[in-house]
Amino acid sequence: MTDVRTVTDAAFEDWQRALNTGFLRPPVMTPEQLAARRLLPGRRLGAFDGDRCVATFRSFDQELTAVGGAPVPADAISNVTVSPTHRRRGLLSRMMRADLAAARDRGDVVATLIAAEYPIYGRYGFGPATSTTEWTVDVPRAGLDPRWSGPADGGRIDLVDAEDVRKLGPELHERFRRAQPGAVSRHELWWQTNTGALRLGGAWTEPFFAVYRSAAGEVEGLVSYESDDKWHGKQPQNTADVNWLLTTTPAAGRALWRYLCSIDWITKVRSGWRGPDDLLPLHLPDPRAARVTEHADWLWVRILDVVRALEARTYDREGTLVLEVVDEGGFGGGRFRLTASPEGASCTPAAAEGADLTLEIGELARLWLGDESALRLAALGLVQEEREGAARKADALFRSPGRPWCPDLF
Ligand SMILES: CC(=O)SCCNC(=O)CCNC(=O)[C@H](O)C(C)(C)COP(=O)(O)OP(=O)(O)OC[C@H]1O[C@@H](n2cnc3c(N)ncnc32)[C@H](O)[C@@H]1OP(=O)(O)O
Repeated sequence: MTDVRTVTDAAFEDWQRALNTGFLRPPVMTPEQLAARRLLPGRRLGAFDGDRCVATFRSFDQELTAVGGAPVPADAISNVTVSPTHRRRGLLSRMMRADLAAARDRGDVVATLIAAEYPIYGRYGFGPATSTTEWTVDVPRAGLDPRWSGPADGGRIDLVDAEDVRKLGPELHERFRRAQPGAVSRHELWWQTNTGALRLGGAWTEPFFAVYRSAAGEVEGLVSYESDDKWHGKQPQNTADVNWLLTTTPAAGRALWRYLCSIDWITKVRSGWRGPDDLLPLHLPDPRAARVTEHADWLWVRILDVVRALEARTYDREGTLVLEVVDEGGFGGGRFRLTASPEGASCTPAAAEGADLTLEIGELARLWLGDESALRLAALGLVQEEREGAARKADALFRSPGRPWCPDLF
């Protein structure tokens, strides 16, 4: 019998070996890499067959920004693996059930994860609630004035070192994520591992870092990017690969994208994982120079507490909706009346009322973060209209003007 249990300190190295195996990475790590990995926060579950770890699961405390900016407590799930020798015997299901039940008992409103593959997590009540887009800009086609020499709005761009990023980044990110639905809180280790101060494994290449400051001297944007060294004969053909770019104002976005597209020798800019409504293409005189090179689901959300989730977000309009929420996992199902207005919302059990819409908990997560449309889900047969016009009414309440975005991979 394979035993699922909390991972002790003594079992950590074995657990890490199983994790690397599941992710098809070299199974053995150096003592330094192991020491760094031990620092990662959270609760580690493992499945053990005899004394060998054959499955891994880690979850940690996080905040997810709801529509309107409220942070909701989330159970972030990561490092999910089952060794190929033990696949399809229900080990993931056992670990997931244990973790979600504990999260619900702790009072987390949602669970979150970034899915390695689309078909895995819907069965546990998760829905794809944000998406991500990557563009590749063909710089010579973009029509930009080649004489550009920095922002003309009084702001400035400076190259900075990793140490500066560790000082400036956390506060900038806090401002960013509190204003961006779908964004998540970051542990301070994020800044260490993404600036080379803490090496979790693999090779580290020092990137370039640039900061945008407004005319008033406020830090409003930071970017990390790398470049290859590619020439075609005597023609430079370098690509700037954006690792991450964070901004808190439109001016910072304008300045930093323009900067990246104006670096001498750079003929391509790869944007990295952006929100699907990022303005990058529209910053270019010829937006067609920015080609979508990837578009996919990103953050998956599992609502654990329907009442608190629906009350945590804001609504731009007034309306009521009775939702029949189906939750086979047994955490968040039932019939609820949502009464919403720009002043606030209340959500109450409504077992005796007729439902407007019937939907599974995973589909509710997609609507909750404001991105998906109930009309589209109804057309797909994923939302059932119990009253005519209910899907349109739900869209008027739930959909938000800016799309949710989670820039983090965790
Ligand atoms: C948040 C993250 O960490 S994402 C990373 C996820 N990890 C990986 O992708 C690493 C490689 N894959 C694996 O380690 C494993 O295959 C896992 C973790 C995805 C699945 O583990 P398993 O123990 O095999 O899953 P388990 O046996 O509990 O399966 C439960 C159900 O999900 C289905 N399932 C599991 N994995 C997949 C998949 N990749 N695609 C489609 N269905 C899947 C099973 O068929 C089963 O279906 P059923 O309930 O209808 O019988």
